[in-house]
Amino acid sequence: MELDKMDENDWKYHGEGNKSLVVSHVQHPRVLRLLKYPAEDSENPPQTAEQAYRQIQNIVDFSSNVMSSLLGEKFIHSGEVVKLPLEFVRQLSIKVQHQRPWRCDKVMDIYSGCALCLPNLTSPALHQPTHTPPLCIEIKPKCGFLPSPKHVSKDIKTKVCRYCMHQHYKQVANGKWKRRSFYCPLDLFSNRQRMHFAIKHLIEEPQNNFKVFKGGQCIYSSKEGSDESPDMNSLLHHLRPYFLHANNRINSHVTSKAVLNDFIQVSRGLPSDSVLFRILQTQMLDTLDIEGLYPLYRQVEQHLQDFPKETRLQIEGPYNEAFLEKLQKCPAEDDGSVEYAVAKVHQYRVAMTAKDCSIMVALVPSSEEEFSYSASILDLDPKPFDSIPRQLRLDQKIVTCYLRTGGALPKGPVREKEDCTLLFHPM
Ligand SMILES: O=P(O)(O)O[C@@H]1[C@@H](OP(=O)(O)O)[C@H](OP(=O)(O)O)[C@H](O)[C@H](OP(=O)(O)O)[C@H]1OP(=O)(O)O
Ligand SMILES: Nc1ncnc2c1ncn2[C@@H]1O[C@H](COP(=O)(O)OP(=O)(O)OP(=O)(O)O)[C@@H](O)[C@H]1O
Repeated sequence: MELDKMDENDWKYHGEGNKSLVVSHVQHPRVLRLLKYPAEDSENPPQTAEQAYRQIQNIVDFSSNVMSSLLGEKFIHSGEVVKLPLEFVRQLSIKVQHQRPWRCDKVMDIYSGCALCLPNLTSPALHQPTHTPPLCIEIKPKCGFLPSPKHVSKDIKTKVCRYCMHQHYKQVANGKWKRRSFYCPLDLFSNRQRMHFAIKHLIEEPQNNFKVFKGGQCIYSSKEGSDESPDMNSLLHHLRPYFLHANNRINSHVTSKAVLNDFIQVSRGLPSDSVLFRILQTQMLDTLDIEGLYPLYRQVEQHLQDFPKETRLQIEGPYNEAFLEKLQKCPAEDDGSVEYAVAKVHQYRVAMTAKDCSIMVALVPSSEEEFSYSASILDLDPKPFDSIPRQLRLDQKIVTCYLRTGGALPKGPVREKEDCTLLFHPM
């Protein structure tokens, strides 16, 4: 990429989350991920260009030195920080502003000129110039295990997973999504039958957990706050050419049900013993639950107040091998030392990242009924140390809301048995 010849017309809006906006190159398989700030800070950026550069470099270091070692190098693309011409960034921001479908309460950072340059995972390199472009499925799986009863104050946390309880809170308390998702992460991280069940539910109500891209374009996703369901017919229309050989035909026509079924079954190729397994293992570094971790967070916080110049503990980085070693060599028992507390906090933060990352599975048609696969993991940013108190408050709100409503929502269907430990589901 020639940084002195950047032209906003070569880039288009690709997507965004809570803290970054992504644009893709119209010809080359790469994206730029730019920081976002609350709109009220747009005139007055909350950090300097040097701090923004450091923040993005921290993301690269955390991904390449810490997460990559825990999740497996082959799934990770950490990218590199780039310093872009400010005029290009300003023009780009104007260009993409009217293409942004949602989340406009935040604006793109136009002051630092810093961005993260990454391969475009929705236009995989293994794409052969065939007639059928690659399909990419993005899944944000969230937390796939239940906490141990030893550390939690409410028994319900050992039966209903955080995602399923959070669904109630999102609808009852903040109306973020209009319909309930019946997806359960414990299904996805389970046997094949439950995995298919999970994907079926993700298709029915994707929220921010499921997207489908075709040839680099997003063809299926939810829109936050919208009353409308995503267009399943349009998805089927896009998928049909990939599943012409589906089993269930009526007068040689492949039924919609068969297309959808084959699409769900494609998940047999999700390398559950590798990418999902590695994510789950990393999530499980949260051994104490937020309730058990919080006193250790307070211990570290107190230590930092007593020794404000202390950098040895690497609370906000640098995210290097020494950081990784600290969390991997955590003593088995709490010996009361600040080293133990810090190691548990580091483990918890790494687990938080693994609970919030996404998987991109690229499916490239290779022959009539076969696909070749590649899986990548994205959004591996470090979670700030001071987000831990917010985690505790959110956990309490979610559990209280769930217990208050008795697991039932004011409207809409109720799952027969609200227990995430249920092992088999009727398809
Ligand atoms: O706390 P959670 O589980 O709601 O996760 C947040 C996500 O919400 P959701 O997946 O919709 O429930 C949230 O996603 P959305 O903004 O809801 O799409 C973010 O990923 C947030 O991370 P960050 O603050 O941007 O680093 C996430 O916050 P962290 O908890 O990872 O800090
Ligand atoms: N390397 C990539 N290739 C293709 N698409 C990408 C890439 N990185 C991000 N995206 C797309 O952009 C979207 C937003 O990116 P990302 O999840 O990193 O944002 P975020 O603000 O960190 O999200 P969150 O809300 O989880 O904090 C992703 O959901 C994905 O669809």
